[in-house]
Amino acid sequence: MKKVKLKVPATVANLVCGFDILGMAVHEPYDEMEFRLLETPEIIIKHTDSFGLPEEPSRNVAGIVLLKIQEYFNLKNGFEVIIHKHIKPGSGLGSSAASAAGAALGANLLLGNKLSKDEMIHFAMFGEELASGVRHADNIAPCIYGGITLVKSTNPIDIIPLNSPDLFVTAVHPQVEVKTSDARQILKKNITLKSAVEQWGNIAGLVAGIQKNDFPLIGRSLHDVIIEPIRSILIPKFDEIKEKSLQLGALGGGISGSGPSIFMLAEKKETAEKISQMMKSVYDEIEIESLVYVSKINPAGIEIVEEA
Ligand SMILES: Nc1ncnc2c1ncn2[C@@H]1O[C@H](COP(=O)(O)OP(=O)(O)O)[C@@H](O)[C@H]1O
Ligand SMILES: N[C@@H](CCOP(=O)(O)O)C(=O)O
Repeated sequence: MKKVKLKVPATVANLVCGFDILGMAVHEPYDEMEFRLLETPEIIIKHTDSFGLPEEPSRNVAGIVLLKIQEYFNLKNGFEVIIHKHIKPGSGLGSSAASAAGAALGANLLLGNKLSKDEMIHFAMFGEELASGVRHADNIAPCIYGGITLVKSTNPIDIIPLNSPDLFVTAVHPQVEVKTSDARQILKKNITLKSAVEQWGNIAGLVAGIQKNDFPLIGRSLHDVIIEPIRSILIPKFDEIKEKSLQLGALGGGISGSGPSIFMLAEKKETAEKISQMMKSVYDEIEIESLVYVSKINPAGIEIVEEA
């Protein structure tokens, strides 16, 4: 194979209470990535979007992953990647993870499937390290595995793919940028035993709810007493959007990844659409532009669109 085109989905990391360990792939938005195996050892990154991301391989999330794979296999070949990015960087919708996971899968396909899923995650984490300073896998794992994943450990890599409940996901991205690296620096380094116990209960309840398709249990477990109280301060109208979404029938939700996007889960499309209208009008009222997505949990993760 010489060429491959991928559709790489956005991801919602943390799922409210599972900081750095839970994440899910959604259908919208997504990036497109086109890969070509080169006879020469260069890594060429081209962006067709207007986000102004660096194209120098060592400064681009996709580029660093390809450099690490090239080094590991001692390759004489290089790669050309054309990235059509639709997931805005700094959105909290896994923009950096999409490029990192897409690069790992694209290279693996061109090299004849030499890497396992967990090895791809290992390489993709170099991309997350470049973007946020930390090798977290909660966005990458659902891209590679699809659906909802639990990162039991990153060293050694131990990923547990979970069930994909048939739920709608509404996400709003207010146009204020929150870099993951900044949103991590404001977090407290220590937590009390009381809040840890509360959080463990929520995480365990959420995983049980996901596995049993128990939607009320999912709703009761979508609470975060550790991260949300700190990060939500950076997100305009966070409390209002959460409260109004619950009134409209959302099961629950919260900050998507490190923010500023907010996501909500709902059983019915009608509810998800009402929530999306409400989210848009809350931001219109305060003259903050916003992008709203009504989507579903994506059980497949990255999709191969074309191979040649
Ligand atoms: N291919 C890429 N895609 C997205 N972000 C990239 C890419 N290459 C480098 N970056 C950098 O990564 C950071 C965005 O990552 P992050 O803050 O984690 O956003 P998100 O929450 O959307 O993933 C920005 O500083 C951006 O310049
Ligand atoms: N667990 C990470 C997830 C970051 O997700 P992103 O979509 O904002 O990159 C964190 O919460 O910092």
